[in-house]
This record gives sequence, C-alpha cells and structure tokens, in this order.
Amino acid sequence: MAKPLVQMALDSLDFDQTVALATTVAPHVDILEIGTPCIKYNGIKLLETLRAKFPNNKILVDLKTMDAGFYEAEPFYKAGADIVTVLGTADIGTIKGVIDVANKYGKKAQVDLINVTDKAARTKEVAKLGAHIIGVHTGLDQQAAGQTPFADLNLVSSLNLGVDISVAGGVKATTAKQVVDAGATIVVAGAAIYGAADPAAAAAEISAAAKGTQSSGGLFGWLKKLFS
Ligand SMILES: O=C(CO)[C@H](O)[C@H](O)COP(=O)(O)O
Repeated sequence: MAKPLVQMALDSLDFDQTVALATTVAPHVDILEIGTPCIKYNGIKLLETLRAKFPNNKILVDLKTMDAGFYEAEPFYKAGADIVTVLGTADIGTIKGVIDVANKYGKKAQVDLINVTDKAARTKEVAKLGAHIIGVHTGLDQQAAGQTPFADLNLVSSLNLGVDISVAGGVKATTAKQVVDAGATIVVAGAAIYGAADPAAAAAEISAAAKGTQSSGGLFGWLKKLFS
C-alpha cells in the first residue's frame, strides 16, 4: 500500500508569513494547502507565488466552493493548483463542475464533507460522480465545540469506495498514525504545525508518524529528547 501523503494547512492571512512558513515546512510535507481564509484574503497571486517557489510540493487550494463550480475552480487549476475543494453540501451540479474542470486539467477535486448531514449517502453519490478525494473534516469552529473527525473517518472508510480519503480537524503527531490506520490516505495538519515552537520539526514528526518512518524531530526534537 502506498504511503499516506501529509498536508500542511496554511491558515494565516498574512501573505509574507504564509510564504515564510511554507518555506520552512515544505521539505517535510507532500502537500501545501492554502486555507480558505488565506486564499480569500490573498487571492490567486499567492497560489502563483507558491507554485513558482515549490515545484516539488503539490498545492491544494481550499476554495470550499458552494456554487459555480467549474467557473470558480478553473482559474486555480490553470494557475497550478493540484487539488481544489468543493463543499459536499453544494448542489450536485456544482460538485460535478469542479470534478469536470479537475479532469480537464488532469488534476483532482476534493469534496469536503463539513456539515453534510448524511455523509455516507453523499460520499457514495460523489464517488460515483468521479470525485478524486473525500475530505473528512471537522472545522475550526466545530473543534472549538469539542468535535473530532474520527467517527466520520470510520464511517467513510467503511464504505470501501476506493477513493482517497483526506482527514482534517485538529490532527497532530499523536493522532496521525491513528487516522492512517483508520483509512486516511491524506493526513492534514494546520494548528499542530503553525502553532508549534518549531514548525519544521512538528511537520517532520507528523510525517514520520503518518508514514511510519523515523524522525529526529530537528533541533527542537533533539533538545526535547536530551532533556526528557
Ligand atoms: O480547513 C480548515 C478549516 O476549515 C483547516 O485548514 C483544517 O481544519 C486543518 O487545520 P487544523 O489541523 O488546525 O484543524
């Protein structure tokens, strides 16, 4: 089985801080995610900048599209996005639009299950439509209310639909292996990386946990081990 991919969510609003954080973290992750508030605030120029600077990372643009799927997503695929997200709560025509435009450019569409009531039914429907990735996602506001993505992951994984499953919602080094074992093929971490004292070490630690490899944890990890 292929190793899972690790994705870092860039959720700052600041353009330069986002580029600087991406520079620190990019060697330790497979996918750089431009988070929803970040892409709304900074626009397609940020995608163009990251695309040029990080040819070896995939880039996900978290548009969370709700309408006009093909029209809204197309410029982002054209500008180099590998994955664009569309909301699972959107009209099926909107979701089809993002899948169609992803296929037009040989890229991927991710359907985000945030706030979808019948997650099993919607997952089956969009998988049949050709969705490339299902996003199991407990949003930041839902996390603040104490929710986690683990039960939803088990549900989606148990459907055995053969599509990639991405999991986001407070994932950290101590839960990365758990989500992979439960069926995630893409492990997403935001706050666990950008909120860490050493984001590069945190990203390396999460990647090592998800992929089942060793990590020195960088200088911060080495110091932690030395004094523990
Ligand atoms: O898409 C998002 C919010 O809607 C976040 O980027 C995603 O939840 C990952 O961040 P964290 O690991 O902090 O939950």
